[in-house]
Amino acid sequence: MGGEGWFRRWSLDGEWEALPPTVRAYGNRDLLFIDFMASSTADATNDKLANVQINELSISASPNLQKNLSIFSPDQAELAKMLLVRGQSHLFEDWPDAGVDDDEKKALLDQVALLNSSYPGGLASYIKTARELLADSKAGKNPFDGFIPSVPSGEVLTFGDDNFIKYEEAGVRQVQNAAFVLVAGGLGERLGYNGIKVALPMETTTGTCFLQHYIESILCLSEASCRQAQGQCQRDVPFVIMTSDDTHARTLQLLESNAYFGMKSTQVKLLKQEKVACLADNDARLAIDPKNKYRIQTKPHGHGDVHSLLYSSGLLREWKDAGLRWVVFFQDTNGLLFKAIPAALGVSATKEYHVNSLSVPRKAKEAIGGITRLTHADGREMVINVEYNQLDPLLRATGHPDGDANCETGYSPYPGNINQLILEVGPYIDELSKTGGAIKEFVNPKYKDSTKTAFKSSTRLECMMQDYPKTLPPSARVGFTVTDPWLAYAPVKNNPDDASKVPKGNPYHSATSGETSIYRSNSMILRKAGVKVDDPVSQVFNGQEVEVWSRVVWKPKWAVTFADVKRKVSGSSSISQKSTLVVKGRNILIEDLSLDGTLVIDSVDDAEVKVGGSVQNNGWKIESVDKDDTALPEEVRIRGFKINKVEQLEKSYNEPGKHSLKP
Ligand SMILES: O=c1ccn([C@@H]2O[C@H](COP(=O)(O)OP(=O)(O)O[C@H]3OC[C@@H](O)[C@H](O)[C@H]3O)[C@@H](O)[C@H]2O)c(=O)[nH]1
Ligand SMILES: [Mg+2]
Repeated sequence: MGGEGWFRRWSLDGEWEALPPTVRAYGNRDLLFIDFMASSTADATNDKLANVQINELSISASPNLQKNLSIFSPDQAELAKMLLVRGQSHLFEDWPDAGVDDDEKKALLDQVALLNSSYPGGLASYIKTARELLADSKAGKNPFDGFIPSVPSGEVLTFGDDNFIKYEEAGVRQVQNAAFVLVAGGLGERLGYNGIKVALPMETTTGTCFLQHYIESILCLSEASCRQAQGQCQRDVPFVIMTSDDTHARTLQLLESNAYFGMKSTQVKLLKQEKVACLADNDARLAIDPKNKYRIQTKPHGHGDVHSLLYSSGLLREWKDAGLRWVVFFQDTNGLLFKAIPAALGVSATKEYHVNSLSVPRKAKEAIGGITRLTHADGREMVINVEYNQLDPLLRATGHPDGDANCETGYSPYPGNINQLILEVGPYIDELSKTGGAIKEFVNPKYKDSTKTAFKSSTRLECMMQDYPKTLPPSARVGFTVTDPWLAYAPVKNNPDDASKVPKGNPYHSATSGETSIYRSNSMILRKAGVKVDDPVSQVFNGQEVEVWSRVVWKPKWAVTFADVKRKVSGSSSISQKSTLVVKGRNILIEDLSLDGTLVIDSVDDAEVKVGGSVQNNGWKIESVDKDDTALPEEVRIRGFKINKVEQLEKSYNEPGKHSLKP
């Protein structure tokens, strides 16, 4: 920095930074900041300025804070000074004298203490990074500047072939060495549902919620893993849920009121992420809460927080010491994810991937990130997720005039990131020991106008869990695994109005598609196992045209891998399109069954039930509902249909031993 003008920031270590114009001089024992006119950098570093009584200065920059210092503990006073040094004097600007609102003033400092301790490097580091990122954003700097995108190659799986089965088996073996981590701190504003997303029914045939399905899948996979190891298992597979203030209490309540869905309560750990401070302007002045002038406004920091939480909680270290090898991350509403987890774990183990991200073929413009190889002129190279809002501009800027477009396969050439990551514990902990779990952040301010000087509303720094590989050395083994489009991804993110506007042929990512995709996937899997399942019919719910397949649902207890399904299905069976099949018990063997209607079958674990013959009844019907009918519960309205349970054959076998159902 040089030339004539106002120089606003100087620290004793000689670093230049931009600061707000209101403050004349402030500092502490380590840092001195001065506002002064100078004609060159040399003048600016004039020694005589160093003689200033630094401590006095910092406080005198804010007379209102000075008048209130006596109400604070020494720690609080230090934090307040730190804020002044970091250009945050506006926080104290309107303060009345001591004696008025003292509790509120202390509460602000308590909040500052929390914001400070929950961010790697503290608030000072947050403000510093924010200034840098805001300056880059204002200058229109492209985060991928100098990088050329190309299509990376990964392990492509085809459901049900020998390779898939081999990976599944290898993956199941690894489950006893894995920990599972669900990021569920997001409220899902886009969905327009008021509850927590993990409590939503994954499908309404049985009404099982996402969290129950996840927990049962983990338990069953870990049992299968133990069986493979001939019972040589000492531990319960750990399950961590990252929550936030928006979801924590309700997640805990859901677990407690359902006896943790069969898990030991000690096996489940909730880690709550804190929000981060909002930023009011390009100088990274912290935004005051519009509802309370003694609070800083906060917003979520993104799912990337999961890394620093796993690190700072000590869990990672504990897992490493216990000999665990893998951490499997997943998101809140994907009813299909466990169909691909065993095979993906198998890929991780076989290929010795430090990072393995699971992906599906991606339609251009689909709101999922694209896995991309980025190559820099200086030799740097990485395979990384490019988030969906960045892929199109990046492609256009690097010689692809059509931007984010489908290729001859009908899909984007860039595989779609589904944010299901498998990290190897050893390299993961090594990396986090260096970074403290801090993930590369970004800022996305909405500017008032093209001068980019003011924001429409406050912004904040954000980070994404899939950006973890960005700091890894080139030696890191980063790979990805692609599965069939119908197998592994059916998130519930979009409300009916937004979903109905999704380009034709692209997945809706709605409650409607989330549920119908589960029936499709289960039907396709039964087909691969030799069952004759009728073709689907096309129907429109909430303005979305979807394929309606037979409603086939099974509990993880019945099958967690394709090998399980194949073992339990034999002979020649058929299921008509209008049918519903619900399989709940462990040893239910489907043999020469002809189903045209609804069959619900359950059994105790040590019973074996052969199910065959012909089942015919009026069954359960999918019926449209009006999404605006407020008499219906929200979780029904967001799907646009309900299940009318007209008639069924329901059988439960509660005695051990062999049974058979042959109507
Ligand atoms: O602060 C947060 C934000 C989000 N989350 C959780 O992170 C998960 C993903 O959040 P969102 O659904 O908002 O994610 P997005 O749809 O924006 O994109 C994400 O999923 C699709 C992928 O292809 C994208 O690359 C990924 O970023 C959810 O489980 C959510 O609960 C947090 O735990 N904390
Ligand atoms: Mg999001």
